[in-house]
Amino acid sequence: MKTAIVTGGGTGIGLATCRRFLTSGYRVIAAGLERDDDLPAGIEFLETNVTDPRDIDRMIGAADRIDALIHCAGIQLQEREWQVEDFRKVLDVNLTACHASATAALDKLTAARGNVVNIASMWSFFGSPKSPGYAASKNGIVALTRSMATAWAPRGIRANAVAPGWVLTRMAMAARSDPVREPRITERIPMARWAEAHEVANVIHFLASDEASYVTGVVLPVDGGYSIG
Ligand SMILES: NC(=O)c1ccc[n+]([C@@H]2O[C@H](COP(=O)([O-])OP(=O)(O)OC[C@H]3O[C@@H](n4cnc5c(N)ncnc54)[C@H](O)[C@@H]3O)[C@@H](O)[C@H]2O)c1
Ligand SMILES: O=C(O)C(=O)C[C@H](O)[C@H](O)CO
Repeated sequence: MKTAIVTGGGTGIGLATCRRFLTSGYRVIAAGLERDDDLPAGIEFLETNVTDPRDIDRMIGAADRIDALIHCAGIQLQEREWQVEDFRKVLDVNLTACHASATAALDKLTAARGNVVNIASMWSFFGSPKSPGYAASKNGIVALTRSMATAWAPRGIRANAVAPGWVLTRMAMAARSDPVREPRITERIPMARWAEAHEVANVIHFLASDEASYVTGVVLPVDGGYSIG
């Protein structure tokens, strides 16, 4: 049975991604720190800290085969990221853990001719005065995804990323519920609305599917035009 592992799969975009792969008949492993109460029964939740190498080994060991590995785990600590310890924490979860889980999965990905989808961001293209670690990690995801794509193409592995804009999950809730920021943000989005998590999940699923069999190394914005508006 085709298998997808989704880090950060218990909430938000990760959970929507798990639901999407479940619909396609995959075995789905959601590996993360937290899970929503309404996690569908078909999704296997594995408590996992992606910064802990033993947890990464356990996560990869839980799958007989890996057809899709999606790195959705992410944190943002805002201005605290100007402190080096918090900068490191953000890089560790958002970027280094992406490298760690994909390299640990390499043999299983190769055997299944599987693929990797990483989660970039609008902050992959912009700097962020308020969140320097987050922006650095998401800029880094672009380079890491392209490196994976070029290094692993001979193994039959594709590696791509999505770059979501403003998505209605708890990560963006502080901005969403700020009466000053929210209208300014929405006004800047050409499509004039925020994304639902499933709209990002659909694109992740597309990139991981055979429909995208000749696509590798791309960073696909899913942002209602925010990055080009
Ligand atoms: N919401 C947005 O507007 C938006 C926009 C662009 C990109 N993103 C990215 O999408 C991804 C998912 O975020 P979300 O919006 O669904 O928010 P979210 O907070 O619901 O999801 C983040 C997930 O990461 C998990 N996580 C955090 N630290 C972890 C660790 N050490 N080990 C394992 N899991 C860990 C959390 O438990 C949570 O399930 C993140 O990479 C985020 O940067 C979000
Ligand atoms: O990565 C993004 O594009 C985000 O929207 C993440 C956060 O929600 C945003 O930076 C909140 O300030």
